[in-house]
Amino acid sequence: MSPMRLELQHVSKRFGNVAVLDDISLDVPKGAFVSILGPSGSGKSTILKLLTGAFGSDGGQISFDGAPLDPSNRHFAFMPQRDALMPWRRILDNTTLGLEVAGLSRGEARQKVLPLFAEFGLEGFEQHYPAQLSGGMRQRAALLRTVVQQRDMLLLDEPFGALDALTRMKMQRWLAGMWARHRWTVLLITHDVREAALLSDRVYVLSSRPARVVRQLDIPLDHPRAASDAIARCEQALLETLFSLKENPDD
Ligand SMILES: Nc1ncnc2c1ncn2[C@@H]1O[C@H](COP(=O)(O)OP(=O)(O)OP(=O)(O)O)[C@@H](O)[C@H]1O
Repeated sequence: MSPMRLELQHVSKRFGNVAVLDDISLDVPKGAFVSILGPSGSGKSTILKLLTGAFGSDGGQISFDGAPLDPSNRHFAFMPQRDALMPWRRILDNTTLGLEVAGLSRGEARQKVLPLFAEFGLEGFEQHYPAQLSGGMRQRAALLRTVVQQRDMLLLDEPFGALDALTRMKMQRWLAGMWARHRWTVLLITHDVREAALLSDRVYVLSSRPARVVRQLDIPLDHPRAASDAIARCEQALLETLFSLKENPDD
């Protein structure tokens, strides 16, 4: 069993009168791909924001490599829902941004990112602006910017949510291949049961607000995965769990 990287134990969070997270316990072993699936507005992004120190929890413990998580920690590289590329910067200069913020010169940062352009399907587009790329390419550029920071864990918040269905499926396959090669430790937020089943070693399903973990599904299949009966059974199990949830009263 791999050592535990991230552990949340009995974590709760409210915003004013609204209880968002209620007694959330989950863990992410080193080198694992773990997904969180749940209804819209259930609190999935709130979990990532607790990790990156945007705000604190109201109760429970969060630990990383066995030590309490410091709000100013630098364990995580975060990729937000939208690609968040800066339209006025060329793709090369967008991908170096995280490294430059971390203190590298632009030249040093370029030396680190340039060898990765081919693997991310971006070779030849270094000098293009984001608006000149397809949605899938922009997401790969955003992922490149995230990965190159070489943090302990990637936090991916619905990275393919804004893509059309075909591009999303291609990106899921591409990410499955990349992950099988690199074995980053990943925590992925998604609405997409297929994405969760194809990519994850473990899926946590959250209830509607206040979010609790209603199901943990471990998927001990080899990576990268293609569609199969076993994957279809996982998708079905996840869908049934989601369909059984009550809706948020204000949704
Ligand atoms: N800073 C904040 N102040 C007040 N309420 C907040 C804040 N951040 C989130 N919320 C509320 O917490 C709830 C959960 O939000 P969150 O973005 O975590 O959900 P989510 O599951 O990621 O949603 P989606 O799937 O639609 O992205 C929502 O009702 C949201 O309005």
